[in-house]
Amino acid sequence: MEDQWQRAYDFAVEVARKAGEEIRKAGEREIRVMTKSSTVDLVTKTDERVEKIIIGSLTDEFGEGTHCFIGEESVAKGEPCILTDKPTWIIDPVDGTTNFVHGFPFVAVSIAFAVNKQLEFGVVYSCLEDKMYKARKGKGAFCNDQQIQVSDVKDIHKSIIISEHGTDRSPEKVTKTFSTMQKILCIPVHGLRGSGTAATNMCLVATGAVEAFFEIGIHCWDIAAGAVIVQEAGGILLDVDGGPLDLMSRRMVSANNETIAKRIIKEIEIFPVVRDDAPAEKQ
Ligand SMILES: O=P(O)(O)O[C@H]1[C@H](O)[C@@H](O)[C@H](O)[C@H](O)[C@@H]1O
Ligand SMILES: [Mg+2]
Repeated sequence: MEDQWQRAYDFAVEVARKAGEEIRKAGEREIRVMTKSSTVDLVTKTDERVEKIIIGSLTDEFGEGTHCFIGEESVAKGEPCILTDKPTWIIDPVDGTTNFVHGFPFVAVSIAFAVNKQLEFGVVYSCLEDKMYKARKGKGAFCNDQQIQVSDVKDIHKSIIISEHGTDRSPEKVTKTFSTMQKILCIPVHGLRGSGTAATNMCLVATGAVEAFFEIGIHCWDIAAGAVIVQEAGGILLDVDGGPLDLMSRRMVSANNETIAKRIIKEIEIFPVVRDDAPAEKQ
């Protein structure tokens, strides 16, 4: 029983690499852009194709009906986004679709695996940088097979913090997001950054390049794999109100330690978002 999910973990790394190769090749061709929830929520045929490749490969390997899937593009097409106790893959085929469309060089494949609603492992392949991040519960976090560790900075004044603007441009949300960023910048911190992909941002926390990444409006597929990687690199995950992280709540703070996380949380102006697992009529 001990290493029950090792084969799945190893296979997830293989699949993420294959998906990343597809994304790299697709980036060399003309990209046809479509939109989803808003005119700035972009999607491409590559997002859809790569998700099919990932789910197809996992189904071929583990058998039809044995595992469940929550994939960004399947959910966009009406599949449920409910985490049950069954073995479940949580997939973002192209995290950083806007970056992909514009040739901004941070695009990641994010694959996580949960059993009994607990994350067992996560794989994030930052495919344009060729960096394979992975972590399995209790076994440490790695980037290209080198173990990684969060930064030991406790003084917020010596930190770099990441946040993103997301794809919801409603005035309340934009005002609160910018107000939060202004307050954090003026603490002051060393800098504010953003790579355009939540999965990569979390890996930057895990490697110690930044102290924290927070966002309201992300989805479970953006953060599930990164959550294992941050935790296994010695970091911490919280809700933006300081409570425990709820994968479906669309709110998250990931940080190198509790001191930094709590200091950031003091400044976050929370705005409402619809949960990932809310019934369809509320979406
Ligand atoms: O939609 P994709 O998968 O590209 O991912 C999202 C990013 O991960 C967010 O951090 C970011 O803020 C955006 O919401 C972006 O859409
Ligand atoms: Mg994403």
